[in-house]
Amino acid sequence: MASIAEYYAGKNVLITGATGFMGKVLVEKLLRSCPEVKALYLLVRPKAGQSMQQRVSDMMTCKLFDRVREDNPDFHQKIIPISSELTQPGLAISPEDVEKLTGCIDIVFHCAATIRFDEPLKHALQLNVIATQQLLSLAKQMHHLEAFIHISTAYANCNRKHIDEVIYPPPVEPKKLIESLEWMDDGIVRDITPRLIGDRPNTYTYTKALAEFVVQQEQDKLNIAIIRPSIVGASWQEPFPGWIDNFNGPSGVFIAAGKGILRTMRANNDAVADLIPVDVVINLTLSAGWYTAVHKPKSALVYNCTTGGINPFHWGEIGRYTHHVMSSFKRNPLEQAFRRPNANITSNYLINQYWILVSHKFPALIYDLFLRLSGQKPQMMRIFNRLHKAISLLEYFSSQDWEWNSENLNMLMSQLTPEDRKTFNFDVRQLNWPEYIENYCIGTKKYVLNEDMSDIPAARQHLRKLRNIRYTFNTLLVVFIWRVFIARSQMARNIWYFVVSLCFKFLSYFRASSTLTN
Ligand SMILES: CCCCCCCCCCCCCCCCCCCC(=O)SCCNC(=O)CCNC(=O)[C@H](O)C(C)(C)COP(=O)(O)OP(=O)(O)OC[C@H]1O[C@@H](n2cnc3c(N)ncnc32)[C@H](O)[C@@H]1OP(=O)(O)O
Ligand SMILES: NC(=O)C1=CN([C@@H]2O[C@H](COP(=O)(O)OP(=O)(O)OC[C@H]3O[C@@H](n4cnc5c(N)ncnc54)[C@H](OP(=O)(O)O)[C@@H]3O)[C@@H](O)[C@H]2O)C=CC1
Repeated sequence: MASIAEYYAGKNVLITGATGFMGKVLVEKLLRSCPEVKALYLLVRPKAGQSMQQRVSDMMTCKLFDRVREDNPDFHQKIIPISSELTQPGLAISPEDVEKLTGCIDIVFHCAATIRFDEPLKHALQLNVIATQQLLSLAKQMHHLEAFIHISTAYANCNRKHIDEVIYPPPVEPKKLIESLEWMDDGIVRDITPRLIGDRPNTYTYTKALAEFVVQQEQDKLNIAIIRPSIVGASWQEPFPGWIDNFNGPSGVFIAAGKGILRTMRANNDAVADLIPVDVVINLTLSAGWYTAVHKPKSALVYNCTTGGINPFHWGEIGRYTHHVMSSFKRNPLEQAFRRPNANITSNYLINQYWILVSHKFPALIYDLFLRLSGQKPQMMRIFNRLHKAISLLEYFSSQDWEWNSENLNMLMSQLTPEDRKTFNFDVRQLNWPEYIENYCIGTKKYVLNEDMSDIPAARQHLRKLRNIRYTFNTLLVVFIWRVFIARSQMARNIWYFVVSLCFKFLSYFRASSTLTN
């Protein structure tokens, strides 16, 4: 049987979401580990004043592609951007491009989605469900299609505690929902959204569940696999450790903590923190593509791509690793930190609220006062309000526990040759969490914030300055409180005079004894 790289040799691959975090890693890995792949067709939209060609060219100059560039400087010739806006009818693909794609595509990877937790339902439905339906229609017209791989999320069914590798009945028939929302204005949809999403926390997980159902509907006509990653983090090994390019999920939390802004967060100590490195997800995705095309399973196979059941890491353990995160950021500080990094995780709501007041809101007020007095615009309170909004959306996932079955993932691993198991490694048993978290922190500094490692001495100097400011501030605070206190209480004054006179006595005693010995 063909190895994975042999299977992809000569194949035309269609990818949506290629400009996104996971899409980029998928493109890179395909080019690097399957060098004989014929062409990658990327559905891309113009954005922020940049044409789709410009966006794809920029993407290929990114550091992520360094290894591919070394192996094959002409790799860009294999990349064919296709203009597409997924929220438009027919995905806004020109008739010529439709003809080209239906004639040549062998395998589709559907990564595009809105992953925002606060996305209005109509837009989330449009992109995550309707666009998926339209892509499936296009896929059905493809003459040589061998596999359709859909990227979902392990949290699509987060209203359940135990999640098997099956597609659960959808919360509502997608067709009915689409028809009903069509005539409603945005205000009505906003009002009924909480009722519709029910026991799911946001429109993202809700629409991803609907999308799975929509994909399953086509399982008789297409060879389908669904990949369900949990919380996707920086790369573990490939193309180099710690690669990450966004603020989503843990990355934003690490950065906010490293900048000394985030000092407290709520998480359930006993719950699994189900992070999964992006390279693991992509290796599994490519392997599933190969398996689906070669073995053509009778129905859509779901692969839960998680770490909790295999190599668990708990939020409670983060106490240890928080030190790890913090010590990593003390060794390799982020530039222009607001305060020295020092963050705590607690499962207690009231304790968390207390620290929010003392460690977030109070320093923000003082800093904004300082900005106002020095004629600048206050900004810290605004930053904290946004941080609190983001954290409150994440806390649903850090405060609960889920259990995912991974039988299909294990079956797939057993189907791989020893060589493929190394090249497309998705075995997380070897993942060393402290080392991974350390590389993750460094990755956020280097690749998300684009900070230069050579500026670390200046960043350390800045942290020392912050420490001195803190010591001075604390000393002044103690003196101030004490002064207020002794001004009001006779007993405090008596204690104060007693302590001061004791100090003087000791001082004169030591002075006298040192004069005698001389
Ligand atoms: C205290 C202890 C420290 C120890 C570490 C402990 C780690 C705990 C980690 C806990 C994490 C739990 C994570 C659970 C995640 C569950 C994942 C479910 C899995 C999935 O299937 S999907 C993928 C996950 N999706 C997301 O993560 C998206 C979530 N984000 C959003 O929905 C929105 O971004 C959000 C939070 C609503 C905020 O929206 P908004 O205020 O409108 O801001 P923008 O996103 O538009 O960003 C504007 C602008 O700011 C930049 N940005 C964002 N975050 C930060 C940041 N932290 N610091 C600096 N800058 C930030 C962002 O890039 C934008 O910049 P532009 O230039 O692009 O405008
Ligand atoms: N990141 C995570 O933690 C997890 C992600 N997933 C799933 O993985 C997949 C990829 O996620 P990730 O890479 O993190 O997400 P990103 O937000 O980084 O990427 C989303 C991609 O979708 C594209 N896209 C969005 N809207 C449109 C549109 N209207 N037309 C064309 N393209 C569009 C984006 O293109 P553009 O650059 O033009 O905006 C981008 O390429 C998603 O399906 C997500 O649900 C699952 C579990 C966890």
